[in-house]
Amino acid sequence: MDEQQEMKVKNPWHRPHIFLATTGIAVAIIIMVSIAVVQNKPLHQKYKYGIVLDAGSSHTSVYIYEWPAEKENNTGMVRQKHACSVKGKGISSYSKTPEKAGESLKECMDEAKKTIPKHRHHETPVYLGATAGMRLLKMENDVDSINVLASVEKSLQTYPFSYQGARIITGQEEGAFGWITVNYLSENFRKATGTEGALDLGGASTQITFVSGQKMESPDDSIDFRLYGNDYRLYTHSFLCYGKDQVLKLYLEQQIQPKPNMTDNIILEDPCFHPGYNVAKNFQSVFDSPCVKKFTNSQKEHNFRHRGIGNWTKCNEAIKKVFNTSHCRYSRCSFNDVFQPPVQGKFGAFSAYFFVMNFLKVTNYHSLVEAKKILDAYCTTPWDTLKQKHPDVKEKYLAEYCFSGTYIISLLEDGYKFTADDWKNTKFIKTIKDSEAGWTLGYMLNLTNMIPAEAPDTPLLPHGGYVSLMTVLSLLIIVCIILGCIFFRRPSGPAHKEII
Ligand SMILES: O=c1[nH]cnc2c1ncn2[C@@H]1O[C@H](COP(=O)(O)OP(=O)(O)O)[C@@H](O)[C@H]1O
Ligand SMILES: [Ca+2]
Repeated sequence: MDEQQEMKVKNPWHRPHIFLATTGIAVAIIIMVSIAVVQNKPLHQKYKYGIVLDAGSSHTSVYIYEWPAEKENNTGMVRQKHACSVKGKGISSYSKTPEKAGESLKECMDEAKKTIPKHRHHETPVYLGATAGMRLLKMENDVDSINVLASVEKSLQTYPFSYQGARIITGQEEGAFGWITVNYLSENFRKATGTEGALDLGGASTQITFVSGQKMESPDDSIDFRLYGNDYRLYTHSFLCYGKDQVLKLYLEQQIQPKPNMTDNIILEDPCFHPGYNVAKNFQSVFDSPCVKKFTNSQKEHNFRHRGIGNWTKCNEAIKKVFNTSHCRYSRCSFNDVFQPPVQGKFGAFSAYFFVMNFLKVTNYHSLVEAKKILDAYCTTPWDTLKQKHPDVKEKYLAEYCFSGTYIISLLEDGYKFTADDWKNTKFIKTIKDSEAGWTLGYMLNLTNMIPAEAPDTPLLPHGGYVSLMTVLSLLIIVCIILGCIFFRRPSGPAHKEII
């Protein structure tokens, strides 16, 4: 064998199959590395979690959110994994027994511990936001509200999560974060169709929030956001005492004229309650709220008889009186001297808007006139008939749907000046893609910086495509290696023979 021939034999690159296999492996590795760098993510999706407690005036809910760890800045990626309803009333009801406020959260927080994988506990943020019930308690008794917050804080700190604070959120935050939630879940931030307004009705306060191109005449009602590369100027206002439970107190207060020497013989004939409804109530329990100031303590010692007469027209007229429209210091007002630009666009109405309208089977497919007819019929239905028809519905809710439904229509029409067309553009919603509409998701997205001001770069491939391509290329490498081994070991051609 001459020298030239020996070199040819020893140099495996001169064999076409080895050359092909090696080139295949090299090309696959280069493509894999390049895509991995551009895509900038590992092959396996990992989930992260966040917990937000909505400490409302009537009750507390614990929401657990989850999102793919590598996609936290994309719109619509965070979703509700679990919700737990805390037993009992809202945390403000524990003003005289604050330690019970913290204890009340135990069951739902234990559930959160089970729901979230253990290795994620320490990095899972927990936020508690209290709304109008605590705003009212703070107005009434600052120390009581501090004690209740300290109690829930102490309880939340006993869990292995990353505790981020418990506070009373402002009405503007409640409105703005509700708007963010609705538009984030509907993926409106990146759509050309624009955003939709948010209407939240609670027990103690209510919020209206929408994008407005009009001049904002009161700075307190305006918030600017830059989200995913777009600028939004929001109008938002929260009306304390205009949630459906507190406004009922305002309404009842207007129906009863206080007398210097009140007795227990007062009978309230109420058009917003059903014929046959006849319940003895205590002034103290009905009017114990900073929203109601008419009665003195001695007057509150008495009882009164609450008797329904079921007359929707009169009910509607009486409810209108809770909105003071006699004075407006701006060019336009909703009510109570509050600035509001004309409403525009679509609206999503959630929380008690949904509970009430869903029960009454009023949707935006009904015109405003039809909605009023449905309510008229409901309000005139005798109390006994209703109780028989809905044995499973809480009596307090059942008795108040006539009032609440009429209030909702009046709030929209007389309060916010909704036209029949605006009504058609309003949807009553509970969830969007299985996540509940409310302020909690927007609150967490904001505090964890999960909504960027600028639109993030879109990855080269969708996740599915990325995983498939990586799998195919990995298989290709394996096949090339196997082929290479087979051919390298197999004796082939005269050159091989000569080596032996
Ligand atoms: O099934 C239901 N039917 C009618 N009303 C409901 C139902 N579930 C909750 N609600 C009401 O929704 C409202 C929720 O208010 P929340 O407790 O969030 O107060 P806040 O937002 O003013 O602090 C309360 O008035 C509560 O009674
Ligand atoms: Ca609420």
